[in-house]
Amino acid sequence: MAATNTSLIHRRGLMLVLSSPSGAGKTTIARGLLERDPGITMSVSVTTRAMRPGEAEGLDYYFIDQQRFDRMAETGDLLEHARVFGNCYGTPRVAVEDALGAGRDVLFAIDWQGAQQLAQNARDDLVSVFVLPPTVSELERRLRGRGQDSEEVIANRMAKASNEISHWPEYDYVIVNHDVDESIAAVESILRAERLRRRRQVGLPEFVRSIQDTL
Ligand SMILES: Nc1nc2c(ncn2[C@@H]2O[C@H](COP(=O)(O)OP(=O)(O)O)[C@@H](O)[C@H]2O)c(=O)[nH]1
Ligand SMILES: Nc1ncnc2c1ncn2[C@@H]1O[C@H](COP(=O)(O)OP(=O)(O)O)[C@@H](O)[C@H]1O
Repeated sequence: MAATNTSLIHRRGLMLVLSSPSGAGKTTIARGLLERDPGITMSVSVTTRAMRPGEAEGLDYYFIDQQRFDRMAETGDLLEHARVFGNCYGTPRVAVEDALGAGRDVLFAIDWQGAQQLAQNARDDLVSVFVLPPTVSELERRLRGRGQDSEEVIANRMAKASNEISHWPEYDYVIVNHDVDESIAAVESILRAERLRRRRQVGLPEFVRSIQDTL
């Protein structure tokens, strides 16, 4: 008769993707989740776009030039990459693989193109959440309220919002971001439930067998 042992169970890290039209609040929700949950790590993307006031290198993005971006894309250093609003964005591969390998979950704030690429390569490890704004006027108010983009940039983002939103049916979960705290709590619940999925619990058959052996 074997003693039961919960240490037989290890969890496979998951990839939690947040996408939304620009300004709907995915970065704010991501920050809130990171503060509340020590088990999840943010994937910091590389981008060729200019740094906004208040952003920090290595925290919000790694700001790199086009030549370096192209080289990373060519050599396979990016897990996924896409052109968004005329700039290039990509997810550095090594940081994600290291975190997942260590059993940590990884959070991504990326667009639908990136979510599709992750789904193609690792559907079982992916949990995707689409964040909608409550109204179009509120979306515009939030973009403006951020106070970091020119009128031209804001107009461009509003013009592209419809296309981004059209991808909502490709996501596992959809939330309407009325209240930040409620939205963070909703994503926390999703994360908590997804961590318990049977396929993510490596060693579960051995654990169950050890219980059955002692019965
Ligand atoms: N595919 C992909 N999209 C990204 C990545 N990083 C950011 N994005 C997306 O690029 C778009 C523009 O991001 P950003 O310039 O920070 O503007 P914001 O969304 O208005 O804060 C957003 O839709 C992001 O989700 C990435 O690594 N890969
Ligand atoms: N639920 C909300 N209610 C009011 N303002 C919000 C809400 N969520 C986000 N914001 C604000 O809207 C602006 C855009 O949010 P942000 O997280 O940068 O969006 P995104 O990353 O999707 O572009 C920020 O100024 C943020 O503080």
